[in-house]
Amino acid sequence: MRITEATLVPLRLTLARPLKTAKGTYATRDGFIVRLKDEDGHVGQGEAMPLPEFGTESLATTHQVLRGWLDALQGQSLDDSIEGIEATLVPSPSDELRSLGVRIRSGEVEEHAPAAQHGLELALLDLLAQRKGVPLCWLLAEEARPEVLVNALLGAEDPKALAQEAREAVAEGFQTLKVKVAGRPLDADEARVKAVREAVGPRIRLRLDANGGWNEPEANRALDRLGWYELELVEQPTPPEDLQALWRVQRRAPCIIGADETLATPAAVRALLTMDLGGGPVVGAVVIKPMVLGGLLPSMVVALRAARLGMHAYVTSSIDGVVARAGAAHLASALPSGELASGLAVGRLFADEPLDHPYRPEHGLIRLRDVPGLGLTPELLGVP
Ligand SMILES: O=C(O)CCC(=O)c1ccccc1C(=O)O
Ligand SMILES: [Mg+2]
Repeated sequence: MRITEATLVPLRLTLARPLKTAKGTYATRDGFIVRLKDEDGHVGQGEAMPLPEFGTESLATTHQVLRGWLDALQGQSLDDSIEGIEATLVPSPSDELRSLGVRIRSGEVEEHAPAAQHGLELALLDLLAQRKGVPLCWLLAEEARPEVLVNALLGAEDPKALAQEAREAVAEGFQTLKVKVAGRPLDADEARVKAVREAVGPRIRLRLDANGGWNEPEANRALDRLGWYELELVEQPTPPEDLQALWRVQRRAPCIIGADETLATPAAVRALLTMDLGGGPVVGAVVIKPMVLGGLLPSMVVALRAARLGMHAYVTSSIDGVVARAGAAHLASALPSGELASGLAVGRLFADEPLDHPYRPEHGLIRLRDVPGLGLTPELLGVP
């Protein structure tokens, strides 16, 4: 494929109401749409929506890095294959790969820029899938599933309001609910979790996310108390850096522990996937955030290694836009197991989400259509 036009369009997302996590509160999100045109007139789209608190580069770095890469790509040709995309994106490709890609790095010190990498990779994958006339997920796995289960993310603070939100989500068809915990007294969190469980009954899956907000004794106390309410899993109960604490918490926890913020750096991902503390993997699940891991292809590698070690893997967005969530949905459909719901139902948190787009969850799942690439047009997204 020859890239005849490579453009960067700023994208600002506004949350309908600020989203509170133990890490901080988000009111807006800023990033870019990467748009690549090929010689046949196909347009591939990607999204770079950095979240520095989770290990990505800053917005300024995303901009600077992508600007350089897109300038280098303009007018160049790469092989019509996953290898061509890898050869272009990987910092130092092997000799046999190198000839398939385009050199986009100037050779000076390489920035860690996973959001920029995600944006360019997704645009290239979208373009490649369109050229081959297949849905993007087909590039990732032959056995991709057409449907992706998703969880509702509940946002209310007050137990009564939270219970009402839970009932509404279940009425819409969600079978998995996620509640943010920590950063408040355990009594308050227990009242919230209890209210949700009582509102939806025993069969709905309930997952919690502490965003690293408890220390180890607090996490153990919290799991002792909250485990009573039949939890599917708890994301990142303890601070991200301490793998041994996560391992210990998992050993006595009444449910799966998911490592999320722990995957913020390549070194930590390696440690998580190689460390042998005895008695199986460090934790029961890894949370795959493509924006943090630098794209769908690196995400696939992490998920497959995790699966080989006996860990679950599920995909979540980083509160990003439709294009990134579309890519994440294709990734989720290509993972070895689709049992655990993906965190991709965040569109309703935004004030400016396009009203009708093909990645809106219905009845608790996203259905992937049999159309080439991501199947998203710029018009549909309302970007110039
Ligand atoms: O999982 C979901 O439903 C949404 C994703 C989510 O909660 C999230 C969004 C932005 C930053 C961090 C997280 C997180 O899972 O910790
Ligand atoms: Mg999380």
